[in-house]
Amino acid sequence: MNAPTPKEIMEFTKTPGWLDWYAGPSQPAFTLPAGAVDAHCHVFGPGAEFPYAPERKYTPCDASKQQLYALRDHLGFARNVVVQATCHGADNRAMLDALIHSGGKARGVATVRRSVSDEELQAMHDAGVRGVRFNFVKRLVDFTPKDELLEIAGRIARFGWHVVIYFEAVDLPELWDFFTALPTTVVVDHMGRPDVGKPVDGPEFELFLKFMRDNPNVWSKVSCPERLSLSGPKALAGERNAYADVVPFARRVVEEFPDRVLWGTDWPHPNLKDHMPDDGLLVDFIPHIAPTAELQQKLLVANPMRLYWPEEL
Ligand SMILES: O=C(O)c1cc(C(=O)O)oc(=O)c1
Repeated sequence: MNAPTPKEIMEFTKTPGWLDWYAGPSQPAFTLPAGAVDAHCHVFGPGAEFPYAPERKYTPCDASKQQLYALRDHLGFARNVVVQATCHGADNRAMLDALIHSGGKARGVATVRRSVSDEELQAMHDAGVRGVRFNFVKRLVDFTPKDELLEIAGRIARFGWHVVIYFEAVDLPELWDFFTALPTTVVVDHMGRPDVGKPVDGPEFELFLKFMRDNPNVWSKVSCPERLSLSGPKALAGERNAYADVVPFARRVVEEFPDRVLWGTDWPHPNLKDHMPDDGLLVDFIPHIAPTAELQQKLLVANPMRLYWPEEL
C-alpha cells in the first residue's frame, strides 16, 4: 500500500447539500444477538489519506474506519462488511485499510476493473475481501460493459467470492438475463430499491420476489429504509417505529427467504437528501422486519457468517 503522493493530498469540497452522518446516535432499544454483523457499511477516505476518485459522482464528508468501528461497538455489532463506496471508484485502498485494521472483525466487497491482476485479487482476498460490487444506478457510476463484468465475475468466482449488485426496481427486467448468468452467489443491495409507494403485492415487487424465488443463488440486503421510505416517520427524535411504509416490503423478503437475507446500517449513508437517520433508531427497525428471535439470528448472524466467515462455522 503506497503512501499518497503530495499531489494526491488535497482538500475536497463536499457536494452541495451533503448531509454528514449523525453524531451521537442513541442506544438502540433492540438488543442485537451476540455476534451480529453490520453487513453493509462504508468508509469515506479520509480524503487527505485516501483521495476520492476523479471519476466520482459525489464528494462526501470523511467517515473513517475508527468512526465506523466506534459505531459498531456503540450499537452492539460484533463485525462489519465494508462495501466499496462509489466515491472511491476502483481504488480500494480505504476499504482495504479498514479491513486490515479491524482485527479480523471486518470483511469487504471491492470494486475492480478488468485490468485487475490475479496477484491484486489474491492480496485483496488475504485482506478479507469476499465479493465485488457491480453498480447499475446511473446517478452513481458510469456504464461498464456487461462482457467486462462477466469476465470479472468469472475470475472472482475462482476465489469463492460473490457479486453484489445495486440497481433500481424499474431496471430489473432489462438486467434479468445478465444477473441470472452470473456464476456466483449474487447479493442485491437494498432489495433492488422498490418503489414503496406501489403495493407490496403489485407486479413490480412481485418480479423481485420471483427473481429471488427462481434463483436460489440470489440473496438480498433488507437495508436502507431511510432511503426507500416516502412517508417516514424518520429515525429521529426517539422514533422507534421509523419508516413504516418500508416494513411490509422488507418483512416479506425476510419471511419468504430467511436464509438469504442480510442487514446493514449503510453508515455513513451516502447521498441522503432529506435527513440523516440516528443509527441507534435505525437498529430499532430490525425487529419490525424480523419479528422472531430465529429470524433475527439468521438475518444478523447465521447468514452473514455463512457468506463472509464460513471458515468459522
Ligand atoms: O443510494 C446511494 O446513493 C448509495 C451510494 C453508495 C455508494 O456510493 O457506494 O452505496 C450505497 O449503498 C447507496
